[in-house]
Parts: sequence; C-alpha cells; structure tokens
Amino acid sequence: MAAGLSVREPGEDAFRKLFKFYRRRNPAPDLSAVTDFSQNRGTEGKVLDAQLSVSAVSTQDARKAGLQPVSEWKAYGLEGYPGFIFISNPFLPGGQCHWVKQCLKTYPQKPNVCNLDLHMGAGETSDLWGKSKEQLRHKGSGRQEPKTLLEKLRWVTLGFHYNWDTKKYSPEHHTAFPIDLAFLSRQVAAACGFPRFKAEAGILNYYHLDSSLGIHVDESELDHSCPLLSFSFGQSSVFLLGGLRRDEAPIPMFMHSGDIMVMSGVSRLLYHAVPRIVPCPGGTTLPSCLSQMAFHNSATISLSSDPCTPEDWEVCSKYLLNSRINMTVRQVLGPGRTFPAESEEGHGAVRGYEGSYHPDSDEEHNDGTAKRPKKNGSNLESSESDMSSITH
Ligand SMILES: O=C(O)CCC(=O)C(=O)O
Ligand SMILES: [Fe+2]
Repeated sequence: MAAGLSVREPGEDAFRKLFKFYRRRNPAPDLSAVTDFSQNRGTEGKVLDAQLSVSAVSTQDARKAGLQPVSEWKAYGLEGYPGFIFISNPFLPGGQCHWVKQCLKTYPQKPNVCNLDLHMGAGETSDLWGKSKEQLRHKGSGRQEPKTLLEKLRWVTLGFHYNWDTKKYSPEHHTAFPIDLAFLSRQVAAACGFPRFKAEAGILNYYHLDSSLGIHVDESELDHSCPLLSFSFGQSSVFLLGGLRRDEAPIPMFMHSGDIMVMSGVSRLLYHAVPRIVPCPGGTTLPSCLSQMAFHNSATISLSSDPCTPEDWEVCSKYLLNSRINMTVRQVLGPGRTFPAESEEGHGAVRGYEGSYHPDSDEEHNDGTAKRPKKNGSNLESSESDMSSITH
C-alpha cells in the first residue's frame, strides 16, 4: 500500500483474514466452506426458513416485477443474524433480463450519476449503451482489445445520489428514483414484512472477474429501521457477512444470479464484503437461469416501455459472461422525515470501508483495508490499474 493512503491501520482481524483468503488469485481458494443456499450446502445447521408475508404481494404484482408468486420463493435466515433474509433467485424465467438491461442500457443514463462522469465530459458519457453495444457484441475474448465504455462502468447512483467523498446523501443531490426499480423493491420489501418501504437511493455496482468490494457497513442512510435490499445478476460471487464489530469472523456465502438479500433489523448494520467473483466453469457460459431467457413470455414488459429485446439481450449476455451486477436499494429517510439541518448532522459515513467501496481489482492493494476514496469515488477493486475495486 502506498504511504499515506491508509485511513487507519487495522490489525489482522478475522474478517480481513478471510477477505484476503477469498480474494487470493494464486492458488485459488478452496470454496467448499462457502454456504450455498441454493444447494443446501455448507449450512451446518445455521440456516433457518424465513417466514414471508405471502399475502402482501399479489401474484399479478410479483409477475409484473418479473418475480414468481411469493408462495414459491425459497427464503432463508441465519441463526444469530436476525433480520437477515436470503431469497434464492425468486425471478421467473426471463424475469431477470429486464433488470440486467436496465442496469446496462437505462440506469446509466442522465440524470443518474456514474463513475465515468467524474473524469469525462457529458457528451462522452451520454448513451454508453449506444457507444458500446456493437463493439461489445463483436468482441473476442482477447484481453488486449480496448474496453468499451460499458466495461469501464463501475457504479451508478440513483435517487438520492450517494456522495463518495462526504459519504452522505443530501437533499440537493437528488433525481427521480426509477419507477420500475421502486416497484420491484416495494414487492420484495413487503414480502419480507416491510410494506411501507420506500426506495429512495440506489447504488449499482458493476464487477468484473477480478473485482472485489471491500469490508464495510452501510450506515449513511438516516433511518436504519428500513431494510437494505440487494439484487445480484450475472456471474456468482462470494459474499462475506460479518458482525457488528469489524473483528468478528464473517460467514462466507455464494450469491448467484437472481438472488436477493435483505439486511434489516439487527443485521442492517453488519459488516460485509465481496472478496471474489466466481465465474461459471470454463468462463464462457452464463448461469443457467440466464441462458433460458423467455422473450415471448417476458414477464416485465408491462413495467417498461422499452422491453428487453433479443438484440438487447445479446449485448447483455456478452457483458455478463465476464461480469456481475449488484443493485442495492435503500430508504434514506424515516417515514415522514426530512434531512436535518447541517448543524444537527451526526450521521453519515460508510464505516470501515476497507478495501474499496466500489468494485476494485488491485490485488496488491486490496487486502480489505480502508483506503482514501479514489478519484472514481467507490470501493470496487480490480487487479488492473483502472478502478475495478468497489470502495463506496
Ligand atoms: O455486491 C454486493 O453483493 C454488495 C454490494 C454492497 O454491499 C453495497 O453496495 O453496499
Ligand atoms: Fe454494502
């Protein structure tokens, strides 16, 4: 680590040790201890069935969001982690394609904010999709080929735009939250017992095969009684769920495409990180739930005037061969609350952003420990010298 970059020098705590273990390239780590909810593997009696509110979401609304009826969802909790809910891919066949397409084609557009805005002009960052799609579609697997703008995308913020420097939200930096994503979030939150959840801020993280997201707690939101929702698409990842203290050893678990995680109650403020992306074997395929896209039956068409077409999906699937997308949705303010006056503020900050709070890829520098926010803002790390490490 370069001198002066460290915000603080934590000891070799249990979380950091496991982060480094799973982040390691050579030799690749043994993943047999990673809990896999979809396979009932590695759960060692700690997994509980989570109770969902089946009647809180109509089958019609679930379908509109691309989801199966709640009665079909497989939802789990973990003993000792009240408020943590893991929903194993509840999407309908074809239901994920709308969200992937939105993350690549729609949400990066203005007025939303993305990492490329920090060092490129408005003209250059407009229509990333249009500027990238042909090149991406025809791209070979050669590492030497220049990256498209879409491949340089690391994060997008929605609604109340998270400020990576101050680690705060502010009323001045707000644009309309996407209606379709608010709808999806409302259904998931309602099923988990939060019928009044209001999607107010979103952070989309774009990971490549060498990306990781450093150890952190999401505590910048002003009301922690509201859950944090997390949706994953594309290649799988290892997610580390820790405790309220940084030195508690985390539980490693896989997040696969379509999986949804809800952090609420006591688990809302747990340390967590993503040390590793785990591509499908061979690196040339998509997870099976994504390879059977049913366009004729696209469940989400009614949510958007721009449904995901087969041509769109060709670009999305090419992108996802090497990538993972995660959307987190947050409620920033408590019900009926507004932002406090500046002088009353005592809130804010993402605690312990160790490594990067944007996907990052710098192996040497990415041991899960806090660094000064990079110019790109976030905390993602990647082993290239660009900015693939997430450090929100
Ligand atoms: O990518 C993930 O699974 C986690 C993302 C996350 O923790 C965040 O955006 O705060
Ligand atoms: Fe987080």
